[in-house]
Amino acid sequence: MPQTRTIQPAILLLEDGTVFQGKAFGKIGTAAGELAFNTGMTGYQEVFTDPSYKGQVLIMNNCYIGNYGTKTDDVESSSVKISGLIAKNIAYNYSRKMADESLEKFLTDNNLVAIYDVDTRALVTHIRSKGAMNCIISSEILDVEKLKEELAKVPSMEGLALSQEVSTKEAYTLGDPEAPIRIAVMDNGVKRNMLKCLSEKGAYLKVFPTDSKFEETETFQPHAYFISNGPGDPAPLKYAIDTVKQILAAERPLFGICLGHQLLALAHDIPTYKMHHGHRGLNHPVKNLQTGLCEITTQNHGFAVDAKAVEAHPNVEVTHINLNDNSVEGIRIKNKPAFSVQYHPESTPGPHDSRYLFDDFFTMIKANMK
Ligand SMILES: NC(=O)CC[C@H](N)C(=O)O
Repeated sequence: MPQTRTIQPAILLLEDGTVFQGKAFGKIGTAAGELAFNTGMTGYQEVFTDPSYKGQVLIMNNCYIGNYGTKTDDVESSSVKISGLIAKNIAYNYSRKMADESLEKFLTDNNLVAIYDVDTRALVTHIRSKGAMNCIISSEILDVEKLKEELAKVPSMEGLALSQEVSTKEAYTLGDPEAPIRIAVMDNGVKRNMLKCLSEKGAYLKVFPTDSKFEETETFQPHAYFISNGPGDPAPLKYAIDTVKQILAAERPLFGICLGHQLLALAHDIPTYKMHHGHRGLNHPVKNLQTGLCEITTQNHGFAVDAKAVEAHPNVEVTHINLNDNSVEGIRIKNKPAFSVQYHPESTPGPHDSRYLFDDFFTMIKANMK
C-alpha cells in the first residue's frame, strides 16, 4: 500500500448494539441499511451494481476483494446499488489485463461508503445466529451514541417497497426489432445480464417501468412477459402483483426471476416471508424436481415463497428446492404458461448450470405462438 495514503478510522454499529471498529474506504461518510452477506469469492463488481441490493449494507465474505480491479462493462446496472460495504481486506493494487481501474476509484466515483479490516467471519457468524438486522457504518461520525440515533431512523427491510427507486423511468427497447419473438420486461430493478440472455436468444425486448399498466405493455404486442428481479419486500408491490394477475388472465407466457418469482406466487395468494438471513452467494445447491438433477446456483434474496401455501394450492407446483434448507426455489403454474425461479439463471457472477431456464422460456413461448 503506498505510504502517501492516509487511512481514516471507521465504525460499524449493528441494530443490537454490537460495534466493530475498522478502517475507512471509498467515500468518507455514513451509510445505513440492512446487513447482508454474500459468500461468493468473485464477482464483486456485478454484485455491487445489482439493483436487488438496494437498501443493503453488504458484507463480502471473501477475505480479499479488489485484487482484480474493475472493468467498465462488468456491471449489472449503471451505478453501485449497495448502500454500503464491509470487507476484511481491500486490495488497493489490482492485477487483471482487462481491468480499467481500481476498486478504490470505482467505489469513490460511485460515492460508496465502505469499511474494511473488520472481522467479517465473526460478523457473519453473528448474523447467522441472530438473523438479519439493520446497521450503520460511518467514517465521519465516530460517536456510537450519535450513530444509534441515526440507525434508529433506518426503516426495516420487511414491508419496504424499493422497486420504483431502481426501475427505469421510461420504457426502452433492446435487441433486433425484426426478431420473431417480442418480450415485455417488467423492470423491478433488472440486472443487465438477464436482458442480454433474453435478447441473445433472438428476442426483441421492451423494458417497461415496474409500475406500467398492463394495457400499456400490451401495445408492444408481446408474445411473452419477463418479470425481473428487484430489491425490497415483494409483498407491498400491489401494483406489480395486479399486473402479473392480468398477464396470467391474458394467457401470456411468463417467466419470473427472484422478485419476479415472488410476485408470481403473490399473484396466486401464496405469501412470501422474511428469511432469517437470506441466501446470497454463488454455490447454493438447488434440486430440479422434474429432472432430479442438482444445479449449483447464484442467489441473492432475503424473502422467500411459503412452501406450505404452494403445496396447498391446486394450480401451483414446486419445481425446484434448495438442498440446504428445503426452501422453494422454483414454481410452475399448472393451468397457465408460467414459471419462475428464486435463484439467478443469468448468473453474473456465478456458475452457468441454470441457463437452460432461458431455453425453457423460449420453448414455452414458441409452443404458445402456434
Ligand atoms: N434478487 C432479487 O430479486 C431479490 C428479491 C427480494 N428483494 C428479496 O430479497 O428476496
